[in-house]
Amino acid sequence: MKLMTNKVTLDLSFTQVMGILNVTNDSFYDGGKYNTIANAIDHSACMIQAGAKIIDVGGESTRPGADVIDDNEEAERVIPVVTALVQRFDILISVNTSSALVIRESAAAGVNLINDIRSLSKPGALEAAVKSKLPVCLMHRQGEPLTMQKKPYYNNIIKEIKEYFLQKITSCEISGIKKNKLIIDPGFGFGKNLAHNYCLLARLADFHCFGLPILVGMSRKSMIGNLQPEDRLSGSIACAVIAAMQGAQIIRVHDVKQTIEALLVVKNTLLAKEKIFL
Ligand SMILES: Cn1c(SCC(=O)Nc2ccccc2)nc2c(=O)[nH]c(N)nc21
Repeated sequence: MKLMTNKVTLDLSFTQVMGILNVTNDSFYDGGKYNTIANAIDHSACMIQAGAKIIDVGGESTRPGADVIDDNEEAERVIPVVTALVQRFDILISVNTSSALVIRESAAAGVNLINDIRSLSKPGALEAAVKSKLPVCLMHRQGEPLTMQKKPYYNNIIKEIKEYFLQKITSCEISGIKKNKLIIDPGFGFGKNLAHNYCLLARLADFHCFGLPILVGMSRKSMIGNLQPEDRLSGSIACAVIAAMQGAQIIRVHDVKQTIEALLVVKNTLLAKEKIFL
């Protein structure tokens, strides 16, 4: 499986790593470390050096209960970083945004992938994504970041998220986004309690039914344990391995070096599994 973008074609026959670059000043885990361009470039260079094939630039903190920033402020944070990264690195740059303005300006700046936790549901976002001709990650979320963790409820979580993807894929195709430009993501932690998150992880392979790349983001999230985020590295690696063993094509992480090292073991295991011992 390959992902065609405006820059390179990403080989998805093995799990690829998407490195997280938060340019917010209150991002949940690395709040405010990378809010200067030089720091953003240095951190991206480290993640690329460690093997990340995508850098995900985000200006809106999606912490449960985070306050909402306006489009212009988000664009002021994100566009200069996207511009600098696009010019400097030849790997893929994705923009983590729900804003039509930021989608438009990021596309003009040469971004390669739209990563929208609201799946293009904000006004003008779908049209902006269609016009950009960029690949889009559609992520499932129940409720809004402010309220989603109150009392998430599903009658049958796998079935309901599949229905969500079907509806989103159809509306994207009707609007002119070809299916081979779509990525799907179950949205760990977005309107899911602990049991929901682990059901999704245990059944992740079910989502291959769409024939689309699966992106997952569990890195340092609370599903790993009620420690502090900086104490969730081993658990994050375990989540990455369990997802990759089920064929997840892209994993969104903070700790690129450690994840890449663990995914090499997964790659060798899956290759060995394919070998037919006569
Ligand atoms: C932008 N974005 C986010 S931000 C939330 C986060 O990292 N929280 C968090 C981070 C560290 C510690 C605790 C919580 N999660 C996803 C995801 O799962 N999939 C896709 N596609 N994009 C995503």
